[in-house]
Amino acid sequence: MAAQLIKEWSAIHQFPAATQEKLVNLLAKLKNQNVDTLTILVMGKGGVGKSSTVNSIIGERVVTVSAFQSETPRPVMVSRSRLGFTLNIIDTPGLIEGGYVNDQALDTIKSFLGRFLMTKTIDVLLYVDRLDAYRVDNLDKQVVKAITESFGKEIWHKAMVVLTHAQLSPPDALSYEEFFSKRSESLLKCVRQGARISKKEVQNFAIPVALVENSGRCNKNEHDEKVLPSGIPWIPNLVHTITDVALNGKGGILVDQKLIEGPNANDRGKLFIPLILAFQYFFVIKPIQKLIKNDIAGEPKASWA
Ligand SMILES: Nc1nc2c(ncn2[C@@H]2O[C@H](COP(=O)(O)OP(=O)(O)OP(=O)(O)O)[C@@H](O)[C@H]2O)c(=O)[nH]1
Repeated sequence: MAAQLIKEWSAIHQFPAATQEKLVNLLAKLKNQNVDTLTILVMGKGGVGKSSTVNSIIGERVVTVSAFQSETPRPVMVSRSRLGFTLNIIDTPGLIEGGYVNDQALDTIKSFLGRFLMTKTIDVLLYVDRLDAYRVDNLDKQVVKAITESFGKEIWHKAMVVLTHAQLSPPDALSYEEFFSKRSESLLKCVRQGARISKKEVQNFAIPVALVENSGRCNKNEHDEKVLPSGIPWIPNLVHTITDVALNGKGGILVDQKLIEGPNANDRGKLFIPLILAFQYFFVIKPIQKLIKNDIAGEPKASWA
């Protein structure tokens, strides 16, 4: 990274003036707290809007977006600098493939981090999913579990949930607020279960939720800012929440040898191998040996013996 020339974040000027002003204020807030680099890791299932969200934050099409499974090699890191501040966003491949958690994708993400961010920190995790989904299932829990096993439970101290497709009309006569609260609560519950965050720990793992509408058809306010159905301009709101997570007093996730080589999803269960072998020896092999011995001892000797 040190030798790499980081592009100026010129696309910030593409945002309406009101959004630009809020973003510049947020960067100033970070700099006031001596934070001059922010590294954001974006993860989630495939097709949920990870790449689109990266493009929306940067303000230009820096990563390819596809309605179908993306062919673009990822992870990819987009870095931009502005007024002495550096923003790094890492877009990653979808974590579900063929109905299973894509463990290989997690390994690829970790080795990518090892190559480009050694000794640096991940300051914020954007865990992306869609608002317009009506239930969470076991696969959602498995994804969270796999992230937790790969990066440690601490990653959820630096996490926020991002819900895309936020411009929707809720079904079943639910109000937008009711729908949002039901959807975010069920997803947060799933995150807590997958990450094994106990009831006692919930306060310590406050995971904020932000809404995103990446579509070009997103409604706008009188200042030309893209707004949520509530009227809130969502880009400054998202960056505001990112800033809150970055400054939440919990340390970032250090990218070091331990993280890169640490237990990963592929190694699940390997730790139990010695235990299983010991169990087999004492409770299967030994008793069989004893039975055979007893059997031999109890057998009447042949007259010729
Ligand atoms: N309406 C709407 N469409 C979205 C939104 N976010 C993404 N999309 C669309 O959803 C599709 C998938 O978006 P991507 O950004 O490629 O999703 P991804 O999570 O990066 O997908 P993978 O590459 O499969 O990992 C594209 O057709 C996007 O245009 C959103 O907020 N609203």
